[in-house]
Amino acid sequence: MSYILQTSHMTKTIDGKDLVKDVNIHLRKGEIYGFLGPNGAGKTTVMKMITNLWKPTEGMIELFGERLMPASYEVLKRMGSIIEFPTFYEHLNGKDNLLLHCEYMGYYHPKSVETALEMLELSEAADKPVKKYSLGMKQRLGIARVIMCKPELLVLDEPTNGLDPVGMKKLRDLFKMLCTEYGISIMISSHILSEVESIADTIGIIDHGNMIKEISMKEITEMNTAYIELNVPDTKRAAYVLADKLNLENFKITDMYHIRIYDGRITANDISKALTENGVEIGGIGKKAESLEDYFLKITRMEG
Ligand SMILES: Nc1ncnc2c1ncn2[C@@H]1O[C@H](COP(=O)(O)OP(=O)(O)OP(=O)(O)O)[C@@H](O)[C@H]1O
Repeated sequence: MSYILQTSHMTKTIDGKDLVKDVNIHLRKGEIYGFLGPNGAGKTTVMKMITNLWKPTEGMIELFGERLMPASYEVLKRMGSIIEFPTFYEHLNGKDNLLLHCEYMGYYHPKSVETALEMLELSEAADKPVKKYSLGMKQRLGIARVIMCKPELLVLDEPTNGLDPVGMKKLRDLFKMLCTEYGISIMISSHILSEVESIADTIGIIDHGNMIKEISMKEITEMNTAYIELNVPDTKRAAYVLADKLNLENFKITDMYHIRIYDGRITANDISKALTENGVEIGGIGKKAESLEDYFLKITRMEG
């Protein structure tokens, strides 16, 4: 299997605390990898190590088939990244910021700056100083800057931060286009599943510094886990019946009135019978299919 980015047991420890531990990532050439996790899960930490900003305490990173070392300049040149917020020379205009970056990277391609500005809808603002840009415009300028030099791999830490839903959608379309038309592989982190589910080929899920799952979107769609949803006025009492009378373990109270039961062996009928026999009122019961977001929430919160 050809992976252009692969990490093995990547760990970062600061002051005796593991920020992330044993992270194994496998990113194939030409794919979009959605790196998902709640706030504080360790996404930025992982991306800082992949982009050589931080050195792993333990483990290994392989980029384009080469082991990443502090002096791996040539391999790193093939990657573009935005970690946390992009920074600019605020007093210079957008266009000059991009020109400076081309110079710094030794990349001279006629029209690359104009094309990148056009792609990110910044042509009109090109001559304005960056300090006058909104947060979303700066985010877009950051993306223009990284795509300008046509990297083979893009590593983007929450790239849609600060954008409105329309802006987010436009970026998703742009990422998809960069991947399919230019063959650029992309790793995007997010804490919102819906932001990556429509474009990602593979999803890596991290929580509390641990990689919980790495799975293709195709597999998630095929799994489409079914569950029984129970609506009851007293979830505590109902949970007691499920655990003690029916010996069920795999269920979750999702809010004040709802419980989800993930156990294919029990029927809705058996559950309502047991609840009624034990004096638990039932507002409703039914079989449902799990959405991708439910799947994500289940594996990040349940195992926490
Ligand atoms: N320089 C640091 N020193 C010590 N702890 C840190 C440092 N940077 C981050 N952390 C801690 O490491 C953990 C992971 O943080 P990280 O920023 O990687 O998470 P994240 O998934 O990117 O979250 P967010 O989306 O909120 O940025 C957090 O508990 C954070 O407080």
